[in-house]
Amino acid sequence: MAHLNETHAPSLRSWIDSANAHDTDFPIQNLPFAVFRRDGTDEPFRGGVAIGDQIVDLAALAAERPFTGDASVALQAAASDSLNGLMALGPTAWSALRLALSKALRMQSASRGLVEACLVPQAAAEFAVPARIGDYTDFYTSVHHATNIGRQFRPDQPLLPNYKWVPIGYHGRSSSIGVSGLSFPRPIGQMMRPGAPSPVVGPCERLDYELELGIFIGPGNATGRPVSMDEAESQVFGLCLLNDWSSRDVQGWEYQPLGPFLSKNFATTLSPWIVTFEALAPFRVPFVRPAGDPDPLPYLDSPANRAEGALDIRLEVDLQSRLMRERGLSPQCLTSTSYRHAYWTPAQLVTHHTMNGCNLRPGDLFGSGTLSGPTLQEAGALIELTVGGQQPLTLAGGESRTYLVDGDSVTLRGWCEAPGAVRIGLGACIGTVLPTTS
Ligand SMILES: O=C(O)/C=C/C(=O)CC(=O)CC(=O)O
Ligand SMILES: [Ca+2]
Ligand SMILES: [Mg+2]
Repeated sequence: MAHLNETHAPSLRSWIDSANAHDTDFPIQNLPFAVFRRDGTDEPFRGGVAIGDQIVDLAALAAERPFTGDASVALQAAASDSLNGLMALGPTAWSALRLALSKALRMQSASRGLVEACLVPQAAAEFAVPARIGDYTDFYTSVHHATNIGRQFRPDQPLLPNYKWVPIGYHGRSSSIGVSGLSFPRPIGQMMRPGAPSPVVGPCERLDYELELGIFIGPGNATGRPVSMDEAESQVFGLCLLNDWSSRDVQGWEYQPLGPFLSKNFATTLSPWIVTFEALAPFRVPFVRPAGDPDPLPYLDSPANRAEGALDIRLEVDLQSRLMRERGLSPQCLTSTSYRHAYWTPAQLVTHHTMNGCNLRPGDLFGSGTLSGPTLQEAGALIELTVGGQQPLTLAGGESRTYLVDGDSVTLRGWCEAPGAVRIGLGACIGTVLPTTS
């Protein structure tokens, strides 16, 4: 595979023992970025890289000026309280920093002593949203999600005829994007109950999650300068987990004709770690469309995209209710799927978003859209799993669920495995629903 280099070598091991455990999300082949500080302090937030159960504090490391050239410039940028500066630098600088960190963290590294002084245990850290997100666009890249949810909202025509030709998205809101671990109150909204003569206002009754990936944009493009498929991946800094919490009752009433509005802008949760696109290279897979579906239009097509434009990122959703927590019951897995089923690749999303000259800026965020796989067990939202609330799920401990109940915690997880590669993970994205505040 063209994108593999020495930082992906399965034989690499770190002098940090926890990074060599077979089930760690953060082996030396991963090296994802976050913004963090020591929990409970008023230290400044700064960039960090995960290695095993530790964080390399990039501000502390940058103060030692251990690297030269592009790696040094990238390290100084990553020391800041947001990763926008690092994202702006582009793939050559990202790769140089990754290689320098990989060398510093390997067995027999000459800089072990220096890096050891910059470690903070992950268990002692709190995280921030890793970039100042100027604009957030949520896509709709799972044809299975589009079909399943379409059945609820538009039984006559679940999959609209544009779906297979144009990547559909809506402009989301960045102000309410938070980082894993946050709780949020059940939103209030305006809803039209079935058969009612007029809408009601009150706490949302059909609160849902959406299993998504977040895609952070790198250098961006000038207004009026579309990004071609050949250039598109150099715009992708990395991926994280994203939960697009959704009020289905508000959505069903408000979404026509301009799309979701208040049903989706009250909370969006990200996992703290951004796994770089470079780290994901061993997990690329061919982009394939079901037989009989149209090929993408030429501006959304390229040989490289066909060969390896998709990513096999395994994804899981766990739910734990308040009762389950109180009884010591573990979170229950509701869904397992993979990003490989997506109908559009990250490169196609970048190219489509910029085809009209729209400019992307460093730190902009795309949501992949809800990532449902082909079977119902792979559905990325409760509206699909419970068939619009008609078929409740039974939780461990006997509770039944159609939509989320106050006290429910939802955890998204992601990881990658492939023959001949070391497993890497995206960590977790956790959020908890609180009662409505009045
Ligand atoms: O089919 C619809 O009308 C809307 C679907 C969505 O929930 C929008 C959305 O957030 C896109 C997605 O997550 O795939
Ligand atoms: Ca969504
Ligand atoms: Mg949202």
